[in-house]
Amino acid sequence: MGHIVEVSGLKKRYKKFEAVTGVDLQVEEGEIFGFLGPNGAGKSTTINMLSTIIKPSEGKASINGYDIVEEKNKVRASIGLIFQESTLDEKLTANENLLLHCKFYGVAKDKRKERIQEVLEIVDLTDKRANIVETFSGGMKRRLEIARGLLHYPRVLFLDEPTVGLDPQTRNHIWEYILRLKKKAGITIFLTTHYMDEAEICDRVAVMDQGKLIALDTPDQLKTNVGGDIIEVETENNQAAEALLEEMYSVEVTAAGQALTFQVDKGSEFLVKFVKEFDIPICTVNLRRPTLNDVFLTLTGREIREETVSGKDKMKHLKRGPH
Ligand SMILES: Nc1ncnc2c1ncn2[C@@H]1O[C@H](COP(=O)(O)OP(=O)(O)OP(=O)(O)O)[C@@H](O)[C@H]1O
Repeated sequence: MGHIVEVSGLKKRYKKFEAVTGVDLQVEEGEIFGFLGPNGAGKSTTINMLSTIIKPSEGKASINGYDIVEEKNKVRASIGLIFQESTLDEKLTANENLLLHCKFYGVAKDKRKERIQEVLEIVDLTDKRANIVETFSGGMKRRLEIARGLLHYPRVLFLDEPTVGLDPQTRNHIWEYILRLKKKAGITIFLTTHYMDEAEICDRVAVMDQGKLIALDTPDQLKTNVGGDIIEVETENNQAAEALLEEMYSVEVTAAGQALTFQVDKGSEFLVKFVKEFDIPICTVNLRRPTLNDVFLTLTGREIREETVSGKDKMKHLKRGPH
């Protein structure tokens, strides 16, 4: 038996522009697999190819053993999709939305009531089943979308930026539901995000930039690969300090905002020595373990920051409302 998701040499071209430039990966059954990257990295394009929404220009991929080009219908029956944009019918009740989906996906008539009950329980919306979706908060709509994506018992659930435009508390709740699904036997979760804290929760993370995968591992291993501890320092003269740091300690210094950032092996020992002997006056200094942002920084020389949230996302936020 192969992997639940197998991807090899997958590419997507739009005219001369290559949005995805050759992706290879495998996902194990039951994993939470995350695609981390800034806006425009090619995450949605890859998910759209895997879920048969758009056709690859080159390469192969299979989901649940079915080819994404040759066996589209079998792939569609094997997956649940939760898009960045809501596709719920706002004028219908939660129950009616779910019923419609059961009909589309051919869930047997005598099973529908039981399935709807089951998925509403997973996302804690049982008591809201008869309410019109228009009256739901942004978080409730997302939960209902997750419930809907589960109705036909998919083997793989694709979530494209599942929490974009939601406030931190609602994001935490959505994550509780996603983790609950992981415990449900057999469901594999494949998601895209540009939030570091979300990528941390994944079993494995593929870091994507400019159409290609630049790293793929567990969050811990990705951070270990960065090595050492991170020192962030602000001085009275950062320009001179950068040169002096490189000269004294042979470190590679990155200027990020007001701070200079570099890696050292034994952070606390280094810090004592550094503060004593460094000639340029230090304003602040901070020692920390590497984050996934450092992983991205090390790999690309740039940061994925929450500011990369595009105008498109802000529009989504406005549309969904603050909750
Ligand atoms: N239909 C299209 N025609 C031309 N270019 C496209 C099309 N769809 C996407 N692109 C381009 O492909 C690149 C990857 O886009 P994609 O939406 O996959 O990125 P992403 O990593 O999912 O980012 P986001 O979080 O903003 O959705 C971008 O440069 C985008 O402008």
